[in-house]
Amino acid sequence: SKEQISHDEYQKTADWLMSQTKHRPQVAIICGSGLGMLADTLKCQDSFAYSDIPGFPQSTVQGHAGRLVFGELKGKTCVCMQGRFHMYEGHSLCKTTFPVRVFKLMGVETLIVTNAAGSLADGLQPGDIMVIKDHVNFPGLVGLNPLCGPNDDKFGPRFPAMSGCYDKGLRCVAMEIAKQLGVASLVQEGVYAMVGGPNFESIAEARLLHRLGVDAVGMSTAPEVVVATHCGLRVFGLSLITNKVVKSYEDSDSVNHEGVLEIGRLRSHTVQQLVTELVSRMEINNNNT
Ligand SMILES: Nc1nc2ncn(CCNC(CO)CO)c2c(=O)[nH]1
Repeated sequence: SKEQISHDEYQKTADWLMSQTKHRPQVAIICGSGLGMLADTLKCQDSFAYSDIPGFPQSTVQGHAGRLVFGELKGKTCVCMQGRFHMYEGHSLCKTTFPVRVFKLMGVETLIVTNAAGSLADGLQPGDIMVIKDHVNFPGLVGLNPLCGPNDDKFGPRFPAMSGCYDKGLRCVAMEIAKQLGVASLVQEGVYAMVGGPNFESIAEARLLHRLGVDAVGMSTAPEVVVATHCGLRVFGLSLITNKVVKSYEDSDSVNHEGVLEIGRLRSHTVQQLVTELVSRMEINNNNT
């Protein structure tokens, strides 16, 4: 049976965090594999190990630190997840997306998700950055969905729409920033597909995804975006392309996590600049004054 998390449990964690920090974040940033150093740039930091936060699951993946960092980024109060939770770790989907609803209860209005992904599109090379235009949530399509079970009407509707869940305005600003940062050649929009993992895809699976028009593939992000959209958060997502997905039976090389982290280290500064600039240009409604 699907694990249920009560509204009170989300509220209890939000209340605990609000008792531990004076920061009231407007933007939440989920840092993907090897991209956690963005949190280190926050000013006036308050940070907590996931293990100290009531109700938080534990990160178990190399490249995912396991700390929640509050602070200021370009004048905006942010909360960063250094390390996210993946379905392949064995967490239930309501556990992997638990932080998103906690952020909502703390007053967050915008969620930025970053991840490492493999490229299926010919024009997307390792080291490129894909601004997520839309996603294909394979686990969700077969019922592995964090919204399954009784709907919590305090968060959102029973049947939430997902069309346009990656905010067009923020995507336009991100493309503008890429031009101004001089990295326009590295940045393009595309469709992200979530697969369950932890194994990387077979060649037949990679070819299927490519045929379906998917540009990049990963093992995260879609559940968080579904939950964020359900509770009315504005969402921006980007994938750091860490490798080409193997699509040919003649191709001998294969992907491994070390290679994923290596590109993360190489390009993380550019991802950091892009996200930082995006946050600085965000219109924030100060309705949580
Ligand atoms: N072919 C392929 N290449 C990839 N590079 C990064 N990821 C995202 C998954 N990242 C995992 C393993 O690195 C850690 O969360 C993938 C993927 O799912 N498939």
